[in-house]
Parts: sequence; structure tokens; C-alpha cells
Amino acid sequence: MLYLYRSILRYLTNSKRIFTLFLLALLFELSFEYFTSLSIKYLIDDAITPRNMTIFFALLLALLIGGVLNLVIGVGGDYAMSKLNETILLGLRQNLYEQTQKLSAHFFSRYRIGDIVARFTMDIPAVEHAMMMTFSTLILASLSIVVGTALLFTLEWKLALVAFVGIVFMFIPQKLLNKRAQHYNEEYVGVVESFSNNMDEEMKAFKLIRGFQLQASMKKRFMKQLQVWFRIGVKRSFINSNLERLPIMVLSVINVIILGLGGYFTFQGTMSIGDLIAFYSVFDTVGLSVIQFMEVVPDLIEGEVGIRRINEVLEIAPDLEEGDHALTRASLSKDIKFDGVTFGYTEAQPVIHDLSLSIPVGSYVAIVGASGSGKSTLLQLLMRFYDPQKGAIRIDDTDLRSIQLSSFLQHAGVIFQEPYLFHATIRDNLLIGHPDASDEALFQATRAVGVHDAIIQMSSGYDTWIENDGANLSVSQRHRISIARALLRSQELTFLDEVAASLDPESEIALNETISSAHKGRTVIAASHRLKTVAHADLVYMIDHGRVIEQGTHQELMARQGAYYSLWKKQEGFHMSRDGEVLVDAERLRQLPFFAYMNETLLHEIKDLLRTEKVASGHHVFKQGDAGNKLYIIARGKVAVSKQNDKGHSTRVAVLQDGDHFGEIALLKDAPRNADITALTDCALLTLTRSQLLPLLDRYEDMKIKLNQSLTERS
Ligand SMILES: Nc1ncnc2c1ncn2[C@@H]1O[C@H](COP(=O)(O)OP(=O)(O)OP(=O)(O)O)[C@@H](O)[C@H]1O
Repeated sequence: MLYLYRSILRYLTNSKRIFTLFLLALLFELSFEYFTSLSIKYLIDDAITPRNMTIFFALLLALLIGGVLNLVIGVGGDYAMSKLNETILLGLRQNLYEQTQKLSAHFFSRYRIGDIVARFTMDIPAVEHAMMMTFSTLILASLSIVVGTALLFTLEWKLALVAFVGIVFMFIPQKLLNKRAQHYNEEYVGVVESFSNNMDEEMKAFKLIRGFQLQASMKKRFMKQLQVWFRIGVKRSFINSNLERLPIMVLSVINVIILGLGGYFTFQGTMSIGDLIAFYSVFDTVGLSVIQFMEVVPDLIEGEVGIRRINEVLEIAPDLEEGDHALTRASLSKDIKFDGVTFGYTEAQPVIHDLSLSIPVGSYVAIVGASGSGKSTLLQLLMRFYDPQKGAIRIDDTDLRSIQLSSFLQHAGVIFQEPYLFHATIRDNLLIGHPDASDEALFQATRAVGVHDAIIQMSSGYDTWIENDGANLSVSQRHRISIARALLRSQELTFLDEVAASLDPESEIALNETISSAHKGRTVIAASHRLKTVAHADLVYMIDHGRVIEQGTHQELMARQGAYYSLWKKQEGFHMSRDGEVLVDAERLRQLPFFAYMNETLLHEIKDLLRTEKVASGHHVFKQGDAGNKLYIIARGKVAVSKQNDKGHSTRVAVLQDGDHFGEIALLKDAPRNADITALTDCALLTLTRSQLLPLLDRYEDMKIKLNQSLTERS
């Protein structure tokens, strides 16, 4: 329990006066309590038995005045108690919140949302309750036990000795059960926390759960957890009840002993009746105080568990602290440099290797590469979500770690792959990074990303409330609003992380134009896997496995005919019509290995058979075991390929994107799919079914044989 109070005391350093007021009120209440008990002795022995009316009325008057004063002072004490308690809670909430603001992305990948929320919704209330019980019951009960026991010794020391031994016995159950009670309480909080995390996950993943029909397995997991919760809940409640009940049982035994022994002393004439009644009344108060003390113990244990969990978060040293002398900076004047940067999410597995690159002020720099090559990681390092393990990021030659981050990022607008929208109006979301922006600037930004018209058509226009992370908006509207938000904020620096991934081609073109025109004077750093979106950049860095493998302008890189050129060739050849149909060049089809030897006429016929299929982000294209009858070519978007083992555990084995294809074996035979394919972004896929292709090939027997040979080799 001491740990709880030690941790709490620091929140009361500025509340000495109010604490003194509280203690004074408490002492008065205690004095009055024992004065009432002792007054019985004087009423019987000095007033009623000798029929002394003066003493009788004097005592009654003292009791009355004391009662009124106790009431008034008690109200003051209650106020002081409430203020002390709320002061502690305010301090705890504030510290915890500030700490979560300071912690790095490492922390947020280690702790789940429910873990943090539980600190606020479960642990702080547990501490609150423990402190409330401390102020309202425990302090008074403890003082009462000490003062009452001392009084008992003044009344009859032999009887007091027996009472003292009895009181000590009342504390034994608590001593014996304390550790186990704490253990069950910790387990209980852990179960509740993990349950809230799973509920949070299920609520967020409800579309996936419905889409994959996972309700039964989710329910199984839920029921299993409820069973654990139930079992620990029973143990915890049972031990808490024991902590309260056992002292009561001990007290009833001591009561009988005191009455018996006291009666015997009265028969012997060594104790007056007034003394016996007063002794019993004081002992009753002490006994009740011990019971009250014991009743508070489970609350204190819960509070102690709560404060330990809160301190566990508070004591995490932020790994990205700004030094006391962090430099402030006005604006970028020269360049941003990655200087031999090595970084991994775990020390053992670097994802960026000794990487150096330079971003001149005012330029539009693109970072391109395959999925997983480290593009987003570079942007996150730049925003100091993490620090490099080796090397440095330099802003105008100053190490980013020595710069006050807020002064660096204050003019930066960031657009993430996953746009996050707050539960507020569209206007509030747009203005969040630049609250003073004029309506004109606001509309300019939303027009630029093609979302203005959609917003004004909504029933409340810009004042439309955004529900649950944008549930009432389309994916592309969410993206556009987040892009407009960044454009509105940023004057100097714009970070774009795969922003075009979820936009349709028209919006993509519009966005490119916006960025190009906005780019004048501002530094833009865009990570993208789709080369076309960044072909107009001043400088392109192509990275692979965390290393720069090529750099230059689009023209230079195309002329080099290296990795950039190959990726460009893979992605080009797809066109999207206004109604969203994907068209592909016959020449692009020829790049697919199994169509490589086909003649021009056949390729044109195949091209006309291709159909466009749209798959929304999070939905699956097909599942492992489904019957296969189609080839898919990704015109736009990104999909994950995952394989399930015998136990149903799924492992991601690859990510495919623009220009990649999958499922070609289905063109040859009716074999079940051997992997799950899930869309990671909104996807536009070109499909060709076996039943479309085979009749066509009947006319080209030699090509049919070659196709079969090629696919058989690949299967
Ligand atoms: N929070 C994280 N914890 C651990 N590993 C991570 C984390 N984020 C990314 N990675 C890993 O780091 C590597 C680089 O990821 P990153 O997101 O930077 O790639 P990317 O090029 O942006 O890919 P994409 O185009 O798919 O977004 C990948 O292997 C990825 O699995």
C-alpha cells in the first residue's frame, strides 16, 4: 500500500493548506466520536446514578454543540477531501496524457490502443476510488484504532490487553491474503484490458469479419475470453469478500470475551457499570474502525495495481527526447540530407542501410521503389517518429535530433497512406493544421483535390459531421480531405506518402497538377510506388531494400534503362476511361511471360476480352481453396498474397502492385487457388477467364500448345 501513497504524494505537494484543513476536520470528527463514547461513563457514573442534573445538562449541551460543530466542520472536511482527490486525479490524467504525447512510434507499436485507454478508464478510477476511501475512511479508521486502543488502556488495562490482542488478530487475514488478492486483481485488470483491445479490433475490422464470414471464430475467441474473465472474476471477488468477512468473525469472538471478562470484573467490583459500558462502547468503535479498515483493503489493492500500471507507462523514458537546448529554426534555406542513415524497427533487422540522399530546398523529390523497399520509413524518419541507429538526417546541415521538432514541422503538411479524420465536422478537419485559413483558401484546397463539389452536396456541406474515422465518406473522399488538409497547412514542406494510391486517374492528374503548381517555392517529398505520379519530379530516388539504387530525373533514369526503366515498363500501358474501365495496350500484354510469343492479331483479340473488376481496399479478390478460373492483372492498386497453413494461420508472402499479375494457372486448369489475395488499396484489375480464352485459342492451335507449355512450367 505504501507504494500507492508514495506515488500519490508528489501530486499533493502544492496542496499543503488544504491537506491541513482536511486533517483538522478529521481530528475534530475523531475527538467528537470518542467524546460521545466516553460521555456515557460520565452520564451514568457522575450524572444519572448520583442524580446530578447540572452535570447531566452540561454533558447534553456539550454533546449538542459538539454535534453541530462536527457537522459544520465535516462539510469543510468533505470539500477539502474532494479537492485533494481531484487534484491527484488531475495530475495523474495530465501526466499520463503528456507522456503519451511524448512517446515515440516504438511505444505505439508495442502498446495496443486498449492498453492506453484502460489506463485512463480503469486504472485512474481504481486509484480514485482507493484515494477516496483513504480520505473518507482509512485515515479516520486508523487514527480511531490508535486513539481508541490508548483510551481502552486508560479505562481498564487488563481488559484492554485482551482487546489489543484481539485487534491484532483481526489484521492477520489481511496479512495472509494480501499477496494473492493483489495477484488476482492484476490478472483481472489484464483480462479486462485484453478484452477491450479485442473488442476495439473487432469493431474496427467489422467489414473484414463480415466479408470473410469470421463471426463464428470471433465468437469462439470472445467466449473463451469471457470464460477466463469469469473464472478470475470469481476468484477476485471471493478473496476480496474474505478480506472483509474474516475480521468480522474474529471481532464477534472478541466481543464475547470482552463482555464475559468485563462482566466478571464488574461482579468483582473492580469495574463500575459506567466503566464497562464506556469500555464496550469505545471497543465497539475501535472494532468497527478495524472492520472499516479491512473493507478498504480490497480498494487499496486495486488502487495499487492501478498506480503500478500507470507508473509503468509514466516511467518509460521517451527515446526521442528533445534536448533542453534544442534549436529552433525559421525555415529551410538549403537542403535536407540523409547522411549514411541506417535504421531498423528492431536493431537486428535494418530496413534502411547506410542511405545518403539530398533534397534541395524548393525541389520536388520523389522516392520510388517496390512495396517494402523503405519509402514510408524514410518519411517517418524525417518526421522523427524514429531516430536513425547510425548516421544523421540534417536540416540545413543541423542534425534533426538537435532541432526543436515543432519548429521544423510547423510549416510541414503531411499526407499519410491511411488518412485519419477526427470525429468533428469536415471544416474542422480541414482547418486542423491551419485554423486561421480563410474560406477562400479552404475552397481552393478542396477544389484542387476535387472534393469541393462532393462536400457542398452533403446535407450540411462543410459542417457535415465526420463519423467514426470517416465512415460516412467514401475512401477517396477521405483521402482527398486529408490531402486538402495538408495543402492548406503547408507553406514550405509537403510530405506525401503514396497519396495517389486510392485516387482515380482523373483525381490523380488533378492532384499532380495541384502539387506541381503548389510546388513553386515549397519543398515536396513524395513517396510513391506508381512512377507516373511522380515522373515530373525534379529528382527521383529509386530505392530497393533500403538502399538508393538509382537517382536522377525521369528522363535520365529512363535513358539509363535500369531498375526504374523496368518498373516504368511494367506499370505503363494501362489507361483508364472516364467511366473507370481499364484499357491495355497489346504490347503491354506481350510483357506477360505466357503471352510473349503471341502474334499481334491474337493479342488484340485477347485485349478485347479483358474485363475491369474493382475491388475495394480490405476486400479479398479470392480466397485460398476457391475454384480458379481467371487471370488477374493489376492496373492500379496493391494486393497482399497470403498463405494459410493447416492450422488456418495466415502468413503474408508477397505484396503485388501496378503491373503485376496473378492467378494465371487458372487459364490452364481448374485448380483451387493456393493463396488468399486481399486488396490493400482500392484496386482496378483486368481479368481474363479460361472460358473466354480457350475458344479463342482453338483457332491458334500452335499458340495454345505454347501457352500450355509456358503455364505448365510456371505451375
Ligand atoms: N512499424 C513497423 N514495425 C516493423 N517493421 C515495419 C514497420 N513498418 C514497416 N516495417 C517494415 O519495414 C520495411 C519497409 O517498410 P515501408 O513501409 O517503409 O516500405 P514502403 O516502401 O513504404 O512500402 P509500401 O509501398 O508497401 O508502403 C518493410 O519490410 C516493412 O515490413
